[in-house]
Amino acid sequence: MSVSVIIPAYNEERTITEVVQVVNTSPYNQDIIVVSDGSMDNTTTVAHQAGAKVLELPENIGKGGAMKAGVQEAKYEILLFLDADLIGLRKEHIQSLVEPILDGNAEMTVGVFEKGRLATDFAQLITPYLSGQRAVLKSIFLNVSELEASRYGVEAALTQHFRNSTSLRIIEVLLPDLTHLMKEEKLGLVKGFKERMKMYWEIAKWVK
Ligand SMILES: O=c1ccn([C@@H]2O[C@H](COP(=O)(O)OP(=O)(O)O)[C@@H](O)[C@H]2O)c(=O)[nH]1
Ligand SMILES: O=C(O)[C@@H](COP(=O)(O)O)O[C@H]1O[C@H](CO)[C@@H](O)[C@H](O)[C@H]1O
Repeated sequence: MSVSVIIPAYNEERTITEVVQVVNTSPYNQDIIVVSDGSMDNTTTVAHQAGAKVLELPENIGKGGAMKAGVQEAKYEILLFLDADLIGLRKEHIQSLVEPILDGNAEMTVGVFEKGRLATDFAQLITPYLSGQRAVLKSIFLNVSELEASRYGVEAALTQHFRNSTSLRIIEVLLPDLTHLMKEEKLGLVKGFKERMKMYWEIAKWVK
């Protein structure tokens, strides 16, 4: 039962330690790879101190490219992607995401926040296919075209890849009491909102 955990992180020094520490408590044989996507803060140092292997990209290439770079270092066939800004992660969340893949019941799981915070629950209720929490088989992930170009469109591109195939199965799993920091909380209202609009634009290009 081996899992490669990939955590793309762009300036996430506030939250990355807790995420890595919780992943460390999960029952799998795992390699934990934090991909610091051109971070300008101490993400690399704190992730390393928390016990992750850190891949430090010299400049920011966007989430899709960061995930692919992490996958290229991954040892195992089952991949678990987690965002670096999660608040309230527990090992049970990790198990809920990984078990359906281990049991052969799906080729990808998508985690949906529940009872975390109203705003983040609501976002995932209406667009569960955007969630950054997911487990997937490496061979399938690497078949998705234009991962590098996708940036925040990566989850939409992945989901689309599954929808285009009759043989690939997705299972949605609920992740109780989990939330994440919203862009406005990380960057302030104005910059956060601008980044949100940019993200929606990047996603829109991959929703077909
Ligand atoms: O250029 C980027 C933008 C984001 N991220 C990471 O991707 C995850 C999801 O991004 P973000 O938190 O901005 O998305 P939100 O949850 O606000 O939609 C986080 O771990 C980010 O640090 C990244 O690696 N590169
Ligand atoms: O759920 C959403 O609408 C967005 C934005 O979340 P917030 O409004 O910042 O809580 O969050 C996700 O979307 C991105 C694109 O798919 C993912 O990369 C993030 O991991 C995910 O949190």
